Amino acid sequence: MEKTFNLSRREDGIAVLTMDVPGETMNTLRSEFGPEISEVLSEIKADASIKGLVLVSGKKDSFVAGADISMLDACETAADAKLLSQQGHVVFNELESLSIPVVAAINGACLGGGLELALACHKRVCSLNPKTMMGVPEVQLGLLPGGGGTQRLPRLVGVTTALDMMLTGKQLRPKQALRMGLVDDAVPESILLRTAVEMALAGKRPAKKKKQSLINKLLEGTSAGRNIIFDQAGKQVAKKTQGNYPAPAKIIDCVRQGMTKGMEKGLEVEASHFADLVMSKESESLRSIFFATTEMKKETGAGDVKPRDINKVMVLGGGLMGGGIASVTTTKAKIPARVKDISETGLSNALSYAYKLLDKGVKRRHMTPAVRDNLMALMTTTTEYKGIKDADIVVEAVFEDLSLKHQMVKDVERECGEHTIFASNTSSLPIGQIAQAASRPENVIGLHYFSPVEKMPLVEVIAHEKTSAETIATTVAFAKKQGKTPIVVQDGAGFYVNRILALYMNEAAQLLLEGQSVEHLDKALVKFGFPVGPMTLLDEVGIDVGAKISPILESELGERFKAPAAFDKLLADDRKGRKNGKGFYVYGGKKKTKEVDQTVYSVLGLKPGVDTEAAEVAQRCVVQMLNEAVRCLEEKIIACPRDGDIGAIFGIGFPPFLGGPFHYIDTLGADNLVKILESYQARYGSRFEPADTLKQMSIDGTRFFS
Ligand SMILES: C[C@@H](O)CC(=O)SCCNC(=O)CCNC(=O)[C@H](O)C(C)(C)COP(=O)(O)OP(=O)(O)OC[C@H]1O[C@@H](n2cnc3c(N)ncnc32)[C@H](O)[C@@H]1OP(=O)(O)O
Repeated sequence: MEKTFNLSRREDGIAVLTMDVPGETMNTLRSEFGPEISEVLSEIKADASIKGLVLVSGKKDSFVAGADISMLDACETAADAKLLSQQGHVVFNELESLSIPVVAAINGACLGGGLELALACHKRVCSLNPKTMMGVPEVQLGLLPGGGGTQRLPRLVGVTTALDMMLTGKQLRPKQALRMGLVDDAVPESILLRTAVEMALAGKRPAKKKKQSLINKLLEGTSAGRNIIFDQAGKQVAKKTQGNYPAPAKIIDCVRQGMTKGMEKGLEVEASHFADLVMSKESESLRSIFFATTEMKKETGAGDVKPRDINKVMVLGGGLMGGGIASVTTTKAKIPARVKDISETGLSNALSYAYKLLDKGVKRRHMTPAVRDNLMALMTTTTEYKGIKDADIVVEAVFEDLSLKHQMVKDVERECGEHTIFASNTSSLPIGQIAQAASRPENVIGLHYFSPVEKMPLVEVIAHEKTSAETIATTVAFAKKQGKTPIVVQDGAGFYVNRILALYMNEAAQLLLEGQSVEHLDKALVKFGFPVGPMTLLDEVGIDVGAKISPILESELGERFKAPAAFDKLLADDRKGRKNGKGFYVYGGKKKTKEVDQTVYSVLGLKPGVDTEAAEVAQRCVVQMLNEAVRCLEEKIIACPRDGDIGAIFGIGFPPFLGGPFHYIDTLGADNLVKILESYQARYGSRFEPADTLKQMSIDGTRFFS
């Protein structure tokens, strides 16, 4: 069998151990490597000519991407998972105990178990390659660093920094890693190996201690101080996770126990907590998201049809969405974008949108001012159709007005090339209706972004019946270059995400009209696992936007989408939400915490205070979303449950620890969900009528995923 580890000896006495998992694009750690690694370490220990060891990756732009997540998926019991962690401890402890200096030369992704491997080396040097990132993202998989990271990291960079890394899963750039002492040097890739060898030849000198402030010395250097850190971290984690994610608290416990009872105890606790987490439902759901998104990275959205190159983009509309779209085009895809708006104000908005984001990067030392300015130069503006003849795609982000969009289709066909794609960012208008104005309908497609564009990872790519496969493939490729996760959905009012969101929001509105308070509603759904509650979301999206979409959905999809008429009173009272400082909450107030605008109740003629059980409130809203998601699958709006899960999680923050609507339905059981829906149907009416597929699944006892 081809080896993963290859040991080569240099004349200067330094041995180079290259890790290169055969047939894989990334190095990942697997238990099957254990015997091979032990054999290599024994060979090194037995060879007195070896004065030092440098560990490198044989992969281009990638060091080690962590433990093989599919290996974790294969664990059938907690004992299986605990053994994996313990095996890692044995190997890493043996590496760390070598009498010769061991230096990790890191180039590319060094994540999870990969960083834990590097931490077991005596020194670390990384390249300045933009692809070099270091971190322990296990928490994003519902796990914790199970290869000794909860013990070595705090001892290297300090408890506070280590907890921040482990609880957020953040990935550090080379200079960030150097500043915090995670690596001993960061050098150009061309001299990475040479620097590592020199480091090894210099011997096992202790790392330079980072300078610490007095307060930090007291906090980190005393058990009382560390307990303050742990207690604070515990409170922050409890608030952030609402108790829905077990991993963060276990991470804190591993560090606390290790720092108070010693590394051996810490490793023992780490292996035990790691095992529990691998077997947890939450981690299983989060790992399924990783596998789904990794699989989606390879999909073109149109089979084996090749996408056309996108070398120039035009964005119509310099507002909030247009500015965001132009910004991710230039800063992420690094493709020139020309923004057209009817007013200079719109154009300056687009430019300042991009500049603010880039300047934040400069302030955080992620980029230099020169890089910022070069990226800004990719964005140009115009109030006329000039300089766009060679645009490969035009993204329209103007008002939800069909006649206006028809005019733009005609303008683009007149002013641009025959191959130019017209992509509409419409959030509700059927693409087929927009394409009616086109003489080349095969070039018309929907490309629906979510706000804020630079943060929300999802885009919906909406093909109408005449959209060509090449247009789909090109648009999907373009979205991926912008750093987006695209799902291809079929044409229909509200497409997928806004359609399932609409019924969820309508149910929240019904609950409000029944006397639930705004804050109770929001707290209930945040407790369930959403990032924000429905009333906060309505304020953020815009009450007026919701009011505009609802009638379109009702006319196209039926009565169940009818929004409560009482909400018209909000618009009559000029309540649009955050955008005009008047909504369900008070804006611009002096208080730091958000306050409900109590006058909203009088506008709606309500007396709040019913505030029933939060779980019941959340369930009524969530089952509406689940039921409509199933209908979207039935109608082939979404191609598969996987896309439905990713769309809901990445588009509206459906709780990731539940895996998405379809994974959650499997967890609940279709029969149980049908019973809940039917009980609500009896109490609140036909809008809770279970989807046919659900009824059938409850009879057949089937699931969406095996
Ligand atoms: C011991 C404990 O501490 C437990 C752990 O270490 S848990 C694992 C922690 N590591 C991670 O969470 C990193 C997961 N990987 C990524 O984030 C990304 O893959 C990347 C940033 C490393 C690279 O991204 P990108 O350049 O976009 O490449 P792909 O995501 O497409 O990945 C390329 C192929 O590598 C496979 N892969 C990557 N990481 C892992 C992993 N940890 N386990 C298993 N497989 C992994 C990925 O599936 C792709 O495989 P394919 O055959 O090309 O489909």
